[in-house]
Amino acid sequence: MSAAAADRLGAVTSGSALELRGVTKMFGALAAISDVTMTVAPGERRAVLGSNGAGKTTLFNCVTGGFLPTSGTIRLFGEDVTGFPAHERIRRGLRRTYQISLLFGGLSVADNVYLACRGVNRYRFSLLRPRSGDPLVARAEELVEAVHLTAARKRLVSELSYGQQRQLEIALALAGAPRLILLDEPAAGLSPTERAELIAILGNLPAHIGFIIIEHDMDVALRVATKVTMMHNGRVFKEGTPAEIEEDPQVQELYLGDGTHAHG
Ligand SMILES: Nc1ncnc2c1ncn2[C@@H]1O[C@H](COP(=O)(O)OP(=O)(O)OP(=O)(O)O)[C@@H](O)[C@H]1O
Repeated sequence: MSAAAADRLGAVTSGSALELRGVTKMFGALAAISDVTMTVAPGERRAVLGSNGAGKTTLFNCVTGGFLPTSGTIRLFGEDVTGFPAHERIRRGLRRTYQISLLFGGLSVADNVYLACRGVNRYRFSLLRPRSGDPLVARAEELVEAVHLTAARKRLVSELSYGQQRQLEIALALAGAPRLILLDEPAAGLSPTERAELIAILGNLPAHIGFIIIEHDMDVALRVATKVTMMHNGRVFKEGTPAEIEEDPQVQELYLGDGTHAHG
């Protein structure tokens, strides 16, 4: 490729929030993900689906900096971050939620969110009380509202329902100035009512904040995503709109047709 062509390509791709090119991660002889290429636009809502062991979590870990890929490149908002540690990616607006809760059980909802706001504003998890007029208090209130927890704002995390705790985790991921959030199975273990709440919360996130959601619950994934990446055996198997993925005969055969594949 000529330098001019490479420049043009760079100009096109630098508009993406996330770009993976040929990303492979080996564990010994096992390729957990293999030659994964995908591009996520700013503000896009992408679902990554696939049966157990398809490579979804490994993909997340490569994007967040938990794992260094064996080969391939990862660009975040146009910048090559392949070798960057996790905190450098967080500085660039990347966040993630985990399947395991990282909340402070002995603190209130409001305090958890306030500390997350403080944490990304230099005082990492400082336990100082908020001062009056602190703008982060107002910001924390907004985030509590965005995840539908205003009525529970004074309650201790340990007193919240499981679904409320998951909602709070989304508020923590929204602290600071996120531009892309990786959501690791946020609907796992939720009741139907809590799932509906989650769908509403994700649907109402500010348009400039994109997310990638790993989800075993197809209903949630296909309702919140505008585009779907289907993985199989560590590779990208299919990409399309939720409707295209749902109607694809190969996807149906591989994944949707067999309910046992849809639950991890
Ligand atoms: N740290 C590791 N060491 C060795 N093998 C691993 C490691 N992490 C993942 N694997 C393997 O890589 C493959 C992909 O795993 P991964 O957890 O990424 O899949 P997944 O799609 O997230 O699955 P699930 O839906 O069950 O969470 C699996 O075969 C898994 O056993």
